[in-house]
Amino acid sequence: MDPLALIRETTAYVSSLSTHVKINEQELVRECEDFLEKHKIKPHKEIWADNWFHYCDIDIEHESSTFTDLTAKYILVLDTLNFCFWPEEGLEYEHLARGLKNVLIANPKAFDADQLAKVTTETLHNWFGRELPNISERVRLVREVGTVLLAHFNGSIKEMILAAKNKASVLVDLITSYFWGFRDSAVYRGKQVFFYKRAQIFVGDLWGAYQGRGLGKFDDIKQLTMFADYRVPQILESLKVIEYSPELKKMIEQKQEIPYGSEMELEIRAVTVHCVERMRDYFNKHHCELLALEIDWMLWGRGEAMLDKLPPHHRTLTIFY
Ligand SMILES: Nc1nc2c(c(CN[C@H]3C=C[C@H](O)[C@@H]3O)cn2[C@@H]2O[C@H](COP(=O)(O)O)[C@@H](O)[C@H]2O)c(=O)[nH]1
Repeated sequence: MDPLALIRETTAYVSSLSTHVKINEQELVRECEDFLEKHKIKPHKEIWADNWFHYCDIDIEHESSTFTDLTAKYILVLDTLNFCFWPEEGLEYEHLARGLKNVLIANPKAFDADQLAKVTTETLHNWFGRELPNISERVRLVREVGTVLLAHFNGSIKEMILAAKNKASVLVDLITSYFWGFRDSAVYRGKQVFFYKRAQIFVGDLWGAYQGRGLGKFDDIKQLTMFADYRVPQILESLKVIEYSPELKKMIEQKQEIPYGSEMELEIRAVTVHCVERMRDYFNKHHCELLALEIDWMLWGRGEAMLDKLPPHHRTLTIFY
């Protein structure tokens, strides 16, 4: 089974039936044309390691360095915890990324599988020096990763990555097969819909940190979709590329929680995935080769840069994004 094909197909299906969230075709074209204009003048390419808050010890000029696994260990812990910061006022992804970077610099063995298998609430508090929402789940998810790596991959994330044989679809399948906390799918009107956001962002971060080489080499990276979180729909809705029903818009503006697995939540996520697929197709048709993950990073970065100007994002209590 190809999980990436399932994500594209099932989110397109939800998008075709969606009532609370719609793509505005004219605004999508406007936004794409606007980007193409800017991209012609100044091509946009993000280098993952250029984000100061990321740990990355890859020397891209030396092939042996692209097979070292310390950065891969960092990314695995990062994307095991990369979800649902909004309940803690002021907590951002940057705090997570930077906190883990400092931990690894202080102790390169901190993210070894045997260490992950025995983290406690205290460990995580020491890692970040602050409260994390849903801390008990975060501890459980990190322990799960350490325990499973020890049980099935000799404690080595590098072994799991190499087992995927440079296929993103296979690595997403391995991650979601072995780490149950990454099984980000739901049921929409009786049909299973797949997002696999943290499994996909794990692959995307590997590809970014290793610049498509060594442990970050994936022959099918084009098949990765955007990462269905709460930031990208927020920026797309503010750009009018996607539109919310008046009922949904009111709930979000009032910061009412949108229940996990509700039609509203699934339509926000699925239409966002499908919308970025449509944007990617538009760019490629106009000779602008961009991956869905690169469009995702751009939109996410734009959202981060406008945080104080944007209307609220949707609030769903989850472990998946
Ligand atoms: N779709 C998408 N969602 C992303 C990211 C990232 C990290 N991006 C860095 C990695 C590579 C690039 O270089 C980026 O710099 C975090 N998130 C999600 O956002 C939410 C946190 O938001 P806030 O509360 O504002 O910190 C939370 O759900 C988190 O999982 C992304 O790239 N795409």
